[in-house]
Amino acid sequence: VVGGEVAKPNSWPWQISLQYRSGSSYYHTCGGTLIRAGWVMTAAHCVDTARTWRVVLGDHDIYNQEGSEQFMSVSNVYIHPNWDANRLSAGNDIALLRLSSEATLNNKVLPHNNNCYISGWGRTQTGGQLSAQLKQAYLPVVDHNTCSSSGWWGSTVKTNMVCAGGGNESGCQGDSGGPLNCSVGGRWVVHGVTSFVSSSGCNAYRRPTVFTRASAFISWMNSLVAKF
Ligand SMILES: C[C@H](NC(=O)[C@H](CCCC[NH3+])NC(=O)C(F)(F)F)C(=O)Nc1ccc(C(F)(F)F)cc1
Repeated sequence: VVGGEVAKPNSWPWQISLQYRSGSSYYHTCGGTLIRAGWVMTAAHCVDTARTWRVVLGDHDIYNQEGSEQFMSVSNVYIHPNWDANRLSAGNDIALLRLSSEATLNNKVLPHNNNCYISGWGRTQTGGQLSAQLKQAYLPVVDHNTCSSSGWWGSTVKTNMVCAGGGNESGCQGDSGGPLNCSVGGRWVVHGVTSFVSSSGCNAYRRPTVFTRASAFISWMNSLVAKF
């Protein structure tokens, strides 16, 4: 996350760290959202390579054990059937991970809203390092008409995406897959899955952070979650 501040520990309890194994260690690569006891929602581009994954719940500092962490292994990866790694702008950048055992949490995904925060351990500036501690930044939603206009993202942004930010604050590499947390009627809902930023810089002018619009994929997610 570029800008914003370090989050209060565990204030985004559905935020997970998706980590891959290399040798005898695990490394943070993406965020995600715990949407059911045994299911995590993340970005397809995070998991379209064959790796050994683990999901860390209740984390704050990804480099230190604070006692609140739960380390879960992943039994299945379900990438959206229309995801194409060579066509990021086509969208469908969403995947579900089935955990090998169940955790406990609840949260919801709902329609459009404005008062949103991105959370994640991603780079704290373009080309910078991951954040050790979970960060958050206020990213107001940019309506589709503005976000898809010339001078902004143009036709790269589709209606099954959500734009948020566009100022000095943004997501950045390592925030992928994590949630766009929006306050609706006094409750937090996960409105988006962090998908992409401009290749010319994370907080580029008039290139808001782009999220997969979770509400556009509810039926696909329900069809999977209900089946297993
Ligand atoms: C460096 C920048 N990285 C990103 O945006 C990566 C996703 C990369 C997926 C492909 N490996 N996502 C992030 O950094 C995220 F944390 F913000 F989500 C990028 O590639 N941006 C980008 C590339 C292509 C397009 C476009 F669709 F227009 F072709 C738009 C943005």
